[in-house]
Amino acid sequence: MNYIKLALLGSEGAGKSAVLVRFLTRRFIGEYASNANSLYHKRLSIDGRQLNLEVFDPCSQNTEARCILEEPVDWADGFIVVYNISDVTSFLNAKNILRQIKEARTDNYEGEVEVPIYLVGNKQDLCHARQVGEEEGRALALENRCHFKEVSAAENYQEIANLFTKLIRHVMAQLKHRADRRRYSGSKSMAKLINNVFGKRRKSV
Ligand SMILES: Nc1nc2c(ncn2[C@@H]2O[C@H](COP(=O)(O)OP(=O)(O)OP(=O)(O)O)[C@@H](O)[C@H]2O)c(=O)[nH]1
Repeated sequence: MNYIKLALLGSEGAGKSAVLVRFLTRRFIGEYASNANSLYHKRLSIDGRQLNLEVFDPCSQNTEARCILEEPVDWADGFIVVYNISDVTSFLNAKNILRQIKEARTDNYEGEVEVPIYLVGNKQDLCHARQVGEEEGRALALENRCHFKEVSAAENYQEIANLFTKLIRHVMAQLKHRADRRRYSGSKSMAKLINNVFGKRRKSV
């Protein structure tokens, strides 16, 4: 069984819970309790593999909002950063969140650690009140090497399901890559050890 942990981040009211609830239940509920952090669990199957998905939806209305990134940024295997296309402040905040994720996930010794991220411009149904162009969203995603999609949690299930699936696939590939690297460096150091011990002996025979 694969365990995948995702975190949704974004400004208050950007629609994080709406996006997540759409994915989990296929429904748009409209109003969501938003005074507590929530951790959702879902079992699903992708490409024939059973997955245990955990999604962290932090509350951004209390004081914890200020340290919103501290916990999920280390905990999560992948991120969905949500902004509201009719609210430019939420877009600037998303930009800030992407920068913070990068800073937190950069290993000082080994360089940047690639972490799968989806930048999501929500409330596409409010395009008459649009304050952020689709191209601006795409450019920000490109700059930060993440996926990008504009969606409407209010109107569309399929696009949201697709983006979760794509992100989960990317996370699975990333986790496998990291495990392979660990295994490879483990076997390399074992080979070195064997060589150190037996290599020297062989010389003296
Ligand atoms: N028109 C429209 N409204 C939406 C959409 N998604 C969410 N909303 C509305 O936006 C408001 C905020 O949505 P939430 O999902 O609670 O936003 P959030 O980011 O989880 O907010 P916090 O929990 O306060 O951080 C609610 O009134 C939703 O009904 C959308 O796609 N279109």
